[in-house]
Amino acid sequence: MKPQDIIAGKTSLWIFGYGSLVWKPDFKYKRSKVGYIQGYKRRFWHGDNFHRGNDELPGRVVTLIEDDDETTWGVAFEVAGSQLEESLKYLNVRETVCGGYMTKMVDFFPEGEDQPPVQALVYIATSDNPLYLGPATSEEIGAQIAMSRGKTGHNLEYLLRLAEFMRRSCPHVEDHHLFSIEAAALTMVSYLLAAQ
Ligand SMILES: N[C@@H](CCC(=O)N[C@@H](CS)C(=O)NCC(=O)O)C(=O)O
Repeated sequence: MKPQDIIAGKTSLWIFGYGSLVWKPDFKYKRSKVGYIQGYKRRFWHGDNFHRGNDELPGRVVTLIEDDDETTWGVAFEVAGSQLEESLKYLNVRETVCGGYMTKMVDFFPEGEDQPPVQALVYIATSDNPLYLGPATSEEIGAQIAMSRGKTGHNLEYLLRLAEFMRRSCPHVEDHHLFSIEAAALTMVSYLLAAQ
């Protein structure tokens, strides 16, 4: 969906972030809420040859994989009025043009609110995306992240800031995939430092 199609007739829109958006939205928004979406799991299975990697050594960033038994926690940002067009144009470049993500509408459940879910826009990279890398062991993913860097920064920062967000804002969530990759990446960093 093009940005103009997404905002057609809307005066406000919720945008759900589950990767770098949770700690670096970098767009204007009215308010944000921690919460979750159902039917998806977050996996470091998407490649990144721009922000956190390059063509020779792509970084690993997160995407969402459909799984009816899973939920993914993150942050939803409400953009309204004049923020709408500007935010979506920015995200279209950052997420779709540079990152290969496509857009989808999902139900977002704000934490602690016994309210019906709200519709939210989410950026997902599917397996038919040329940058998609797919499953690997935590050790393989951790090692790749420990050695990748792109135009926006090191892939390790991307991983550690997401882990920090989950510990701080979603302490009740045990995200084994995320934390096992974090442990593997930090172990690899210690080996690389010891080898110097
Ligand atoms: N769509 C996910 C993932 C977003 C994401 O990590 N996108 C990458 C593009 S490959 C990005 O914005 N990277 C910026 C950065 O690494 O600082 C989210 O909602 O957070």
